[in-house]
Amino acid sequence: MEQPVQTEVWKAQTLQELIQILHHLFSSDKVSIEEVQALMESYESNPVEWMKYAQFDQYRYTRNLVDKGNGKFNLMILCWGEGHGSSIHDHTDSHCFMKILQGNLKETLFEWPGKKGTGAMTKKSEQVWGENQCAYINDSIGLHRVENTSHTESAVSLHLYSPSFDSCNTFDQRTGHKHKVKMTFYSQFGERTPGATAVSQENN
Ligand SMILES: N[C@@H](CS(=O)O)C(=O)O
Ligand SMILES: [Fe+2]
Repeated sequence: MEQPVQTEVWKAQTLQELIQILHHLFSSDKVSIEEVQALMESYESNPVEWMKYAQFDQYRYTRNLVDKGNGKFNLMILCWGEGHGSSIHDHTDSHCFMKILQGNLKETLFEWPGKKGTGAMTKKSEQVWGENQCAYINDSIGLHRVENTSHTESAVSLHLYSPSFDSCNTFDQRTGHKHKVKMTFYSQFGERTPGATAVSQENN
């Protein structure tokens, strides 16, 4: 018989503490998805702690690097202005956790298109995630698009990717055709990335 995996119940009091515990969990060779998700949910968003990473752009959502996870993961804060959203995309065979720090984000799941990639893509489900909730996706679950549908409120989310990656595929909803895009950071550790303006290949 298989032994149930023992996981600890963590409560991260601050963003710093969350990062510390993440380092601890990812230093092991067996990482539990449920444990990481529960830990990320346990952190009660405090804007004072993440403000310096929350750098918005007028036209598109931004990706702001917070921590490189000792080479095991990337932790970043994404800032979504009113109406901003991502293209339908995959996650390059990584685990993806998305915790809401402020506002609401709508996540729409899609099935992978067939090999030929012809025809409209099939929508599987949609869900609105609210403050402090943590969603999880990987390529075997499917593809997704994330949107801040509000016309009055911005949104901020904390994403953990393991292993880290710097390109993904985006998909055309009508044709299913895919397109590889490079992903960049608008800021790193609170400082604007030099020369990272007006990147044409963005996931939005
Ligand atoms: N995976 C996307 C954000 S989201 O739409 O899940 C990114 O890293 O830019
Ligand atoms: Fe995503």
